Amino acid sequence: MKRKTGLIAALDTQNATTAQAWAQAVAPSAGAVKLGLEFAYAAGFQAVADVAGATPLFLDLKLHDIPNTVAAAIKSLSTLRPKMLTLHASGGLAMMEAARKACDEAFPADARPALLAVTVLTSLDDHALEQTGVMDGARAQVLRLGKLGMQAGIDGLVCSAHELAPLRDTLGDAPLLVTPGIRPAGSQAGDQKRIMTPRQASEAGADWIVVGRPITQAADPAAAAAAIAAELAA
Ligand SMILES: O=c1ccn([C@@H]2O[C@H](COP(=O)(O)O)[C@@H](O)[C@H]2O)c(=O)[nH]1
Repeated sequence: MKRKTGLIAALDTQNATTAQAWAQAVAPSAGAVKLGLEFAYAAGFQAVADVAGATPLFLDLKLHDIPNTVAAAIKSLSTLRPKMLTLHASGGLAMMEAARKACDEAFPADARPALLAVTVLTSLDDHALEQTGVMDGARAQVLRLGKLGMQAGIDGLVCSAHELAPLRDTLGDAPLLVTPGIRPAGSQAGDQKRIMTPRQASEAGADWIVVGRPITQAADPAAAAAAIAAELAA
């Protein structure tokens, strides 16, 4: 059965007015907005809360530090009430366990964000991974880190759409699988290496796709987001 896949719009900008305009443009089509390092560092966390407003917030801070620091950071940002929150799986089992515990302690049970572990960035191909010492390719590394995330009690994973099928085969239906590196047919890959179209990602088993520049750099961001949502619904 085809999985229902939602659209998360990545609002990558330093400007709060621009982010607000994009948030309004994508509102009819996107199930959540993603605000991350660029926006939070430039505009601050009050602006993150203001731009998200009532729209579910994917807070993509990709936490990666020692367990104590990551746990404390999660407690610090709990007032933002994100729907999803990211950390790097390569921070290790103890770090992910500490993050999970911090979420349980810092958020009310009915408002705990889904904790998502970033496995292998979608901008990395096998050659780039070899340069970091990972010699058996993105798929093997994603599976390895995905299993570690599940062991730590993480809710889901960020991966490319290329790893969705092996992850579903290995981990089943339960983990939330979120895929950036999405490019509608004919759009520029830019720095993304492991890419798929919205439809391909949905058919491969994504719960959510994350799309940034194909929407925000389009002449009409609202129309670009609507076209992607229509492709997912088809
Ligand atoms: O592996 C990852 C993890 C996160 N991202 C983020 O998703 C968006 C993608 O933006 P595009 O403009 O559609 O390329 C961006 O905010 C990244 O920080 C990712 O691309 N890959």
